[in-house]
Order: sequence, then C-alpha cells, then structure tokens
Amino acid sequence: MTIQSLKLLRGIIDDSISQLEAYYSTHSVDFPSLDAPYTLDAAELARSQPEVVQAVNALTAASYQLMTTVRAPFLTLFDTACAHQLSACLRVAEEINAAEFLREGGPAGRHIREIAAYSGLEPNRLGRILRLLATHHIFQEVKPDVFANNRISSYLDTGKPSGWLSTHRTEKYDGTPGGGALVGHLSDEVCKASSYIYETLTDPVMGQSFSTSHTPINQAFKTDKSFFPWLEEPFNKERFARYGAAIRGTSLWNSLDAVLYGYDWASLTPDDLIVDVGGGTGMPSMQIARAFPSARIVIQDRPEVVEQGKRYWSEVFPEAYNTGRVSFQVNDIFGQQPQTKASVFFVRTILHDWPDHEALKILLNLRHAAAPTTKLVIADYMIPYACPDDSDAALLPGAKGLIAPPPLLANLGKASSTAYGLDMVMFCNCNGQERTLAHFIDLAKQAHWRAIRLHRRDDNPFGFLVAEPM
Ligand SMILES: C[S@@+](CC[C@H](N)C(=O)[O-])C[C@H]1O[C@@H](n2cnc3c(N)ncnc32)[C@H](O)[C@@H]1O
Repeated sequence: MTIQSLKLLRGIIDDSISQLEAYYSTHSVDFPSLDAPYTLDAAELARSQPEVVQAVNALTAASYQLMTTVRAPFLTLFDTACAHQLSACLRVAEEINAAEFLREGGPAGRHIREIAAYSGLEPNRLGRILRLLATHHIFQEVKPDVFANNRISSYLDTGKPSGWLSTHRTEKYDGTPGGGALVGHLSDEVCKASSYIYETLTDPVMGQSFSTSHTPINQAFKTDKSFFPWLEEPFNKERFARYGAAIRGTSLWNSLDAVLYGYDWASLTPDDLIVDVGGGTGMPSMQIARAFPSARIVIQDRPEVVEQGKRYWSEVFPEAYNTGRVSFQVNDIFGQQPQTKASVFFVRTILHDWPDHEALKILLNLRHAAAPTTKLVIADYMIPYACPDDSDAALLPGAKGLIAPPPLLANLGKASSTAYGLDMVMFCNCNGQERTLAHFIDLAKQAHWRAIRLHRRDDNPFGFLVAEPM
C-alpha cells in the first residue's frame, strides 16, 4: 500500500536525521548550512565519517523516492527532459565566474544589473538563468533580482579575483581541487555530446562499434579523432587546461580519505613498491604517501602529465619527491610495463576510460610484468544493479551490498546517481564505461588476474578490487 511506503520512507528520513543529530551534537558542531558558503571546517570534514555518509545516503535516497512517488508523473518526466537546461545554466554561471563575483559581493548579494554589467550578458536572461539555479539550491536569491552564493554555488569559487579571471582563462583552475573544472567539462563538451547519444546509438557504423573514435563526442563535434587527441587540438587550449584540473576534481566524489581504505597499505615495507599506473599528477598517491611515510611510489603517465606532476609534487610535497621516495615515470599503458618488481599495481579511474578490448590490453600488460606476489588494485565505480544482487560476484569478500532498507532501491537510487552519470560520461567521451563488480572480475580473469576481495570505505559504489596473478 502506497501510504505505508510513504510512512516507511518518512521513518528512514526521521531515523537518519536523528543519527546526524546524535553525531553532530556529540562532536559539538552543527551540520553545514545550505545558505552559508562552503568551508572545509570540522562540520564539513565530519561528512566523511562512515556513519554520517550512511545517514546522508539514506536521507538522499528516501527523500528523492518520496518526492518521485508523490509528484505528478508528468512533472517528473518534464523535469528530466529539461535536465539539460540545468546543465546549460550552470555552465553560464561557471564560465562568467559568478561564484567569484558574488563572493566579492558578500552575503547581501549583488543585483542582477551589476552581475550583467560585470559579465557583459543581457540582464533579463541572466536573471532567469540564476533564478533557475537558485530554485535548485545553487546560489540564492536573497531579494528580488539580488543573488548571493550559498554552500553549493561557492563550491565553484576558485578563490581568485573575478577581474583577474576574466583575462586569465587558462590559469583559472591552477592550484584548485578541480571541482569547478569538472563542472565546466561536464556542462560544456559532455553536455553537447550527450545530446547525440541517440544519434550515435542508431548510426550505421558507430551504433555497434566500440572504437574510441565512434562516440557522441565525435558526432557532436564532427571530428574523427578520439577524445584525448581531440582535446589536445590547438583550438581546445582552454578545454585541455580545464580537463587537467577536472581530473583532480574526481577525488571529490567520495570520502577524502577513501583511498587509504582501498588496500592494506600498512602491510607494505620500505622495500615494497607501489606503481600508480596512469596516476595523473598523483593526487591519490599523495594521500597514500602522506599517511604511510615509508611507502615507495612510482607514478606513471603520459609525458606532458608527468611534467605537470613533477612540478606539482616539488611544490606541494617536496619531502617525498626530492628524496626519491615518490618518483615519476613516462609510460604508455598500452606499451610494455617496465616495472617488474611491483608489490602493487594501482589502477585508479583508468579502466573506465576504455572499452573492454582496450582495458584488457592494459590488464594483460600489467599481468606480464607481475611477480607471483604482485597485487593489482583496481579503483573504479563498481556499478550496483538497481535490484538486489544475486550474482556470484556478490559473494566476493568485502562485496556486501549497500545498506538499503525497504522500500529504497537496492542501489540507494539518487544517493548513487553519480556512478551512473559518470558511466554515460565515459561512453560520450571515449566509448569507455563504469562496470559492475561481476564485469570487473570477468575482465580481470581474462587477463589472468584472480579477484580476491573488494574494499569500500563506506556506502559508496566506488570500490577497490584487489586481485592476484592466477
Ligand atoms: C581519469 S585520469 C586518472 C588519473 C589518476 N589515476 C587518478 O585517479 O587521479 C586518466 C589518466 O590516464 C592517463 N592516460 C591516458 N592515456 C594514457 C596512456 N596511453 N598511457 C599512460 N597514461 C594515459 C591520462 O593522462 C590521465 O592522467
């Protein structure tokens, strides 16, 4: 009976709020306010604690399911069909540095005439764009036609002066965690490409192809290059700079310390070596290196990225880099793996960039270089089914399902939606994908790796799958 379901959902919401109240009052802090700008204080840090994450996930899943149950079905369909408008409007705010300009205006906010004069955009349209966002709790309209930042919009704030940003577009994200850059990437090229998903699926050639140059990006931008070479084209200079920072932003989608729980790093001795394959500028490795001062790490990537990484580490963590405890190495993931004495091959958000046949090549290269004791750690979203998982994969140690009391969806619905959104991003960009645990176990097996356990920090589909040579 539906009223009974509504009551169950209300019960989950009540219980979750009580859990938050108990946690936050024990720690003498209040839950972060939606109206105040984001700051990484004790209240915000507490959001990484497993009991807080679990309560927030249950609240998110139950509230969204409750809303979808009671609203007129057509309104849910209408809002979904218009979701691209939200993305497009968010892009406008991000491009014109609205969060920075409004930060400078303080809590009283700034009139739309001021924001329009600063950005050069037409005030009537810009006001409607900001109001649409404020209606979705991104910015707030503090008085008619006066807008200010709130906790969500301030996440876009790079902390740099708005005037300076208008003439330094490629430096906008230098030194930032990359959240704004990720929003820019998603609401620009990925948003455009997403409009062509249907055309790609029904294209006589692309529809059945898993080539990395048969993607919605290829359709949308009328290019026959695959994503990474296309991004490096001279006309994409700003997008290329933004993408580099956007990768850093991917560390914001789960608990800040999740990587520390992804493997028993403490079991490694100073003689052990971690090879971070396609490690980018090494954000996850930096967390490991800070938490485990004797960990030895080699971070591998493409030449340009390795140069960025060396600069970043010598500025941010020179103690680890200058002593050689952490080093960089240029290496193509599709070429021969030169490290044959690795204790751990760490592969974070690499396989999701590639379709199966390419992911298999990467895993086989690592397998050829592995010693009998080498472990492989695959860190990626492990996509849950939207129903209970009765596959053999669910029996793997550590692979317990998410905690989803009835009548919540088994995958926690809205609380897990980032994983499914990212899956479509991977399709649009590279013909890659997020995979189920069963899919990963099978792929690893084809490359002669035996999956032995899964680590998850909290109720989050992002997982760390540990495998050993077969
Ligand atoms: C999604 S990022 C992940 C970076 C890092 N592992 C992390 O989790 O932050 C993918 C990385 O793969 C690298 N990459 C792409 N193609 C590569 C190749 N052929 N050889 C080596 N690295 C490559 C990119 O430069 C990028 O740094």
